[in-house]
Amino acid sequence: MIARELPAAFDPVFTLENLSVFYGDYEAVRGVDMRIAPREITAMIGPSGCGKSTVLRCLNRMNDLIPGARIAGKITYHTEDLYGDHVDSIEVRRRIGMVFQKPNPFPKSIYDNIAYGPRVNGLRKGLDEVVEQALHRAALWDEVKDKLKQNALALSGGQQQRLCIARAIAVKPDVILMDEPCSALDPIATSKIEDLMQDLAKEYTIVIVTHNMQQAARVSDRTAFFTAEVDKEGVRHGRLVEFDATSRIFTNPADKRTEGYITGRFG
Ligand SMILES: Nc1ncnc2c1ncn2[C@@H]1O[C@H](COP(=O)(O)OP(=O)(O)OP(=O)(O)O)[C@@H](O)[C@H]1O
Repeated sequence: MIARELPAAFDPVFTLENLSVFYGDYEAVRGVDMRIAPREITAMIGPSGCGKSTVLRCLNRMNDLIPGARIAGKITYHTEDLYGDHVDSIEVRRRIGMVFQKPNPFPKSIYDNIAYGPRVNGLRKGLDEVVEQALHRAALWDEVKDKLKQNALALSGGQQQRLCIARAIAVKPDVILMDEPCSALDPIATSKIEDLMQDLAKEYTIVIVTHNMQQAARVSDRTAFFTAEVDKEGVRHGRLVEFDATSRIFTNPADKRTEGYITGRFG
C-alpha cells in the first residue's frame, strides 16, 4: 500500500455534486459526491453493477455516446461545468483520455497508433519525437523501437495495453481514466501496468475502476467504495458508500458495508 502523505486540501480536478446517472428511465447511479485530487490515483471499487464504470464514463462524457444516457447533478472539471452548453465533448475526450478493459489498438502500425491523435489534432512536424516520447513514457520504447512499422495487433496483450496508454498520452491529456485496464492481462503484464500507473501519477491524474481489491490497495492513493442499494420499489441504484485515503479504506473503514466488502464477507 502506498504510504505517501495525501493533501487534505487541494484544487480538485473533478467535483461531483449530487451526481445521478440515468439510462432512459433507469437511475443507475444516485447522488454521488466526490472531489478527485490532482496527480493522484483514485480507485473505484465495489460489486458488479454498482455503477463504477458508469461514473467513470461521465468524467469524459463517454456516456454521451450511449443513447438515452444522461446525468443529473453537476460535474465540475477544474472550474468549468463539464456538461455546460458551450463545452466541446471532443476536446473533453482529448484532455481526459481513456484506457479500456480490453486493449484496443487500431489495426495499424505501432507508429500510426501513437501518431493518430496528434495527426487528428493537426500536428505535422515533430511526429517522430512525439511517438518516441509517448512510447518511452509508457515504458514500451525499448520493446518496440526496432519494429515501429509492425502491426500493433502483433504485440502481446500487455504490450498492447501499454500502447493504448502511450496513445492516450500522445495527445497530452490532463487526466487518464482506466476501466479495468488489467483484467485481460497476466500477473507480469499487470505488474508492469501498475508500475507504469504509479509513475504516470507524478504527471497525470488517474482514475481507475478495478474489480481487483489488491490492485486498488497496491496502486491507489484514494479509494471510493460503491455498492448497489435496492429502493422501496425493488429497483437497484448504485451509491457511493465511502471515499477516503486508500490506507484508511483498507485498514479502518468508517462504514460497515465497506468493511464487509474488503474483508470478503459480501459483494
Ligand atoms: N448502456 C447501458 N444501458 C442501460 N443500462 C446500463 C448501461 N450500462 C450500464 N447499465 C446499467 O447500469 C448499472 C451500473 O452498471 P455499470 O456497468 O456502471 O456497473 P459496474 O459497477 O461498472 O459493473 P461491473 O463491475 O460489472 O462492470 C447496471 O445496472 C447496468 O446494467
